[in-house]
Amino acid sequence: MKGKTYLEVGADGVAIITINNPPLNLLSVDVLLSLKNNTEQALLRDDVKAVVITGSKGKFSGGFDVTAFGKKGLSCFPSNLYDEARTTQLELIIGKHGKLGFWSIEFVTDILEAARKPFVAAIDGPALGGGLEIALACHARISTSSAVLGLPELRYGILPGLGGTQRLPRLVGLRKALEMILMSKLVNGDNARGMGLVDGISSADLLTTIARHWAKDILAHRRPWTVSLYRTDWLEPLPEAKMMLEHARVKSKKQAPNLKHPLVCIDVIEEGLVHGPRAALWKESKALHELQQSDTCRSLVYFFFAQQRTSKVPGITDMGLIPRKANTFAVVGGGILGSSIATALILSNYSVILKELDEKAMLAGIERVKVNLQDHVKQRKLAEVKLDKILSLCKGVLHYEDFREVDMVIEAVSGNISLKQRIFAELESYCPPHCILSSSTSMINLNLINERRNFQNRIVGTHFFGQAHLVPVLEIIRTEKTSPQVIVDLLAIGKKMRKTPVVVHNSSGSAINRMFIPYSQAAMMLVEHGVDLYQIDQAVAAFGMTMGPFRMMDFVGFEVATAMKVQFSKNFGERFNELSKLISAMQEDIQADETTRKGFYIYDGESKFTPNPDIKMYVNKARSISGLSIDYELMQLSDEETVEMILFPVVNEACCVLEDKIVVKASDLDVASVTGMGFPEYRGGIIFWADTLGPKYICSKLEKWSKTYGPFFKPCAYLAERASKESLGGEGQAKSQL
Ligand SMILES: C[C@H](O)CC(=O)SCCNC(=O)CCNC(=O)[C@H](O)C(C)(C)COP(=O)(O)OP(=O)(O)OC[C@H]1O[C@@H](n2cnc3c(N)ncnc32)[C@H](O)[C@@H]1OP(=O)(O)O
Repeated sequence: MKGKTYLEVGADGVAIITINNPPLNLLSVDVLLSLKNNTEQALLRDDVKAVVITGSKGKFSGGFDVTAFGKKGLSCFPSNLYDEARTTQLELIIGKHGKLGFWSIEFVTDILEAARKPFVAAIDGPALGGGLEIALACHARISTSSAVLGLPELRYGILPGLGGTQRLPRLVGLRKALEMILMSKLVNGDNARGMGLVDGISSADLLTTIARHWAKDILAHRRPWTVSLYRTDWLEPLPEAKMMLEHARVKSKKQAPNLKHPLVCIDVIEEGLVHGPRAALWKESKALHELQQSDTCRSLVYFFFAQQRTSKVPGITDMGLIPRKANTFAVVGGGILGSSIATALILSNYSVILKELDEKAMLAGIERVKVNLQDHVKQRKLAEVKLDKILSLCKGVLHYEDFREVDMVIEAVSGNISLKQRIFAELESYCPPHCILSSSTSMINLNLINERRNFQNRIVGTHFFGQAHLVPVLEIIRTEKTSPQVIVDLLAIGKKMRKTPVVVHNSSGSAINRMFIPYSQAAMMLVEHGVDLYQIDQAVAAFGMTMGPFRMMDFVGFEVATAMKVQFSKNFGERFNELSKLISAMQEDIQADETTRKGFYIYDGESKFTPNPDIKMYVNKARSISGLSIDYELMQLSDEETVEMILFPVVNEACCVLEDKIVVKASDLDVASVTGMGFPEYRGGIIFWADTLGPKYICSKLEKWSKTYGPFFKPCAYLAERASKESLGGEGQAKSQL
C-alpha cells in the first residue's frame, strides 16, 4: 500500500484526518481511497461533529503522484527516466469503478464538499495540485505563513482535475486564478490569505488547534460555512470574465502556439462561468483523462523528473556531505558577463564584491548591475521599492586585498589562458582556505588554469550560458581534482539562485556550448547556401525553440560565438573544420553587444527587434569568402526539413557528448538543452525528442547530408551504433512527430 490517511477523533468531537505518504504526502490511489473511507467514516460517526484535514510532518500534500500521468516511454538512450511501474494511472484519473468524475464529482464534490459536518483544511508546507484542490473543497482553510499553495498542473500538460478550475476562480476571482493556473504560479500562506484563498494564518505548532477551533466555530455559526463551488461574490461579471478569457487565449496562442492544454483549461473555466460549475466539473474530468494521455504530458512529466535529477550526481551527492554556508561572493570582472553574474547573486540575496582594474571600469560594472536590476523592474520581476536595497549588496573594489573573507570567487574576465592563470595565482594567495575558486569560462580547459595551483580541489567551472541573471541554468564543470564538497556547495548555491544545475566533466567547451555550435553552424551554412535567414528563425521558433539560431547568436554575442567556433575547430577535428564565415563577415562592421544592439536583428531596447537591412550584403560577402554556392534544393526545404537540418546536427553533437562521458546521464542533456538553449520543454529535451523520432531515422538523414555537405553532418560512432541496434520508428513516425 502506497500511503494512507489516519483518522483520529478528539474528545471535543473534531476528527483529524491526516494524509500520510512521506515525504510529500502525494495523492496515490491508496491515499485517495483511504481519504474517502475516512471521510465517510467521519460523516457516519455520531461522535464526530466536524473534521480537520491535514498532512503529516508539516506537509499538507504535494498533489497527485505525477508518475501516474503520461504514457510509458521507450528509450534507446541510457538513463532516460521512464520506469515500467505506472499501471495505476487509469484508476487514479478515472476512479476505482472506471467512471469519469469518480474522484472529482462523486468524492470531492458530493461527499466532501457536500458534507453536513464542517471540514477545515490545516495547511503547512506544500498544498499543490490535487492537494490544494482537496483543501479548496473544504469549508475553510487555515495555513501557516510559509505554506506553498498552487495549481501547477499545466506544467505537466494537464489541467487541475479535482475541481481546481472551478473553485479557485470562485475563491480569488478569475484574474488571479488565471494567473495562478495558466502560469503555474505558487503563492505563500500570507499571500494566499491576502487574496482570500485561505481564511486564517497560524503558526505551525498551533495549526491543528486553530483549525479545530475554526471547525467548531463554523458548526456554531460563528464563522461562515463556505461551499467554494457555488460562491459567486468574487467572480467578475460575465462580459468582463469572457474578455479576460479571450485575452488569456490570445496570449497563450502567442506564447505557446504548439500547446493545446492551456486552451482546453481556459475552455473548461469558461464552461463553469457560462453553464455552471457542475457541468464544468464533468468537462474538466474528461479533459484531464484525455490530456494525460498526450505526448505533451508524457514529455513534460519526463522533463520534471529529469530536472529534479540533475542535482543527483553519483559518487558525489550520495556521500552524505552537507553544503557549507556561503554568504559573500567576489566576481572578478565587471563586464557584461561579470555584472550579470553579480546581478544574479544579489537577486538571490548574496553579498557581492565586484572587482575591476580601475575606478572607471568598476563604476561601469556597478552601473551595468543597476541597469540589469532596472530591466527586472520593467519586466515586473522585481518590485521597484526593493531595487536600492538589492543593489546595495554589490560593492565595487579594486584590490584582491578585499578578498580575505569571501566564500567563493567567480572569475569572469575575457582573456587568454595566461591572464586567467595570473588571476588564479592572486586568488590563491588572497582568498581564505575554504574559498571556492571558480571560472565562468566554458571555453578554456580548466586543467590549464589549474596546472600550477596548489589548491586544485577548490577549482571549478561555473558556466552561466549567456546572461547569468536571465538564463535558468548553471553548468558546474568539475575537473578530476575538484572536491565533492565543492560540487555539493555549488548545487546548494545554484538552488538558492533558482538555477537548474547541470554537473559536467571538464572538457573543451561545456555541454551547452557543444550543442549551441552545431545549432548556429547548421543555420549559417543553410544561409550561405541561399536559404532565407529570417525564414529559418521562424521555422525553428515555430517548432518551439525560444529563439531561432540567429536570435540566439545575437543574444550570446558575436565575440563569444566566435571564440567558441575557434575552440571547436581546434578541438573537434573534421566536424568543425569548415565553419561558416557569416559572423566573421559581419564582425568587421558589427559587434552584437549591449551598446550596438545590432546583429542579425536590430533591437530597439524594448525587446522589439527587426531584421537587419544589411544582411544580404553580409551573406554575399560570407559566400564569396567560403566559396559556397546557392543550392536550389536547400532553398526549397519545407519548415519541417529546415528544423531537421538544424537540430539533427545538435542531436549528433549531444551523442558525442555522451560518447565523451561529459555528462553522467542522457537526461542531463535534455535539461541543458531546455534551460540553456531554449529547446521546447514540452518535447522533453533534445535526447528525449531524438528518441521519439528514432536514432535510425536521424542517422540516415545525417549520413545522406554528410555525402553532399561534408563531415559537419557525419553521424558520430555513438549515434551510428544506436541506429544499427535500435529501431524506434521509421520515417513515417518521424514526420508525424515534427
Ligand atoms: C489531478 C491533479 O489536479 C493533478 C496534480 O495534482 S499534478 C501534481 C501537482 N504537484 C506538483 O506539481 C508538485 C511537484 N513537486 C514540487 O514542486 C516539489 O517536489 C515540492 C515543492 C512539493 C517539494 O520540494 P522538495 O521538498 O525540495 O522535495 P523534492 O526533492 O522536490 O521531492 C521529493 C521527492 O518527491 C518526488 N516528487 C515531488 N513531487 C512529486 C509528484 N507530484 N509526483 C511524483 N513525485 C514527486 C521528487 O521527484 C523527489 O523524488 P526523489 O526523492 O526520488 O528525488
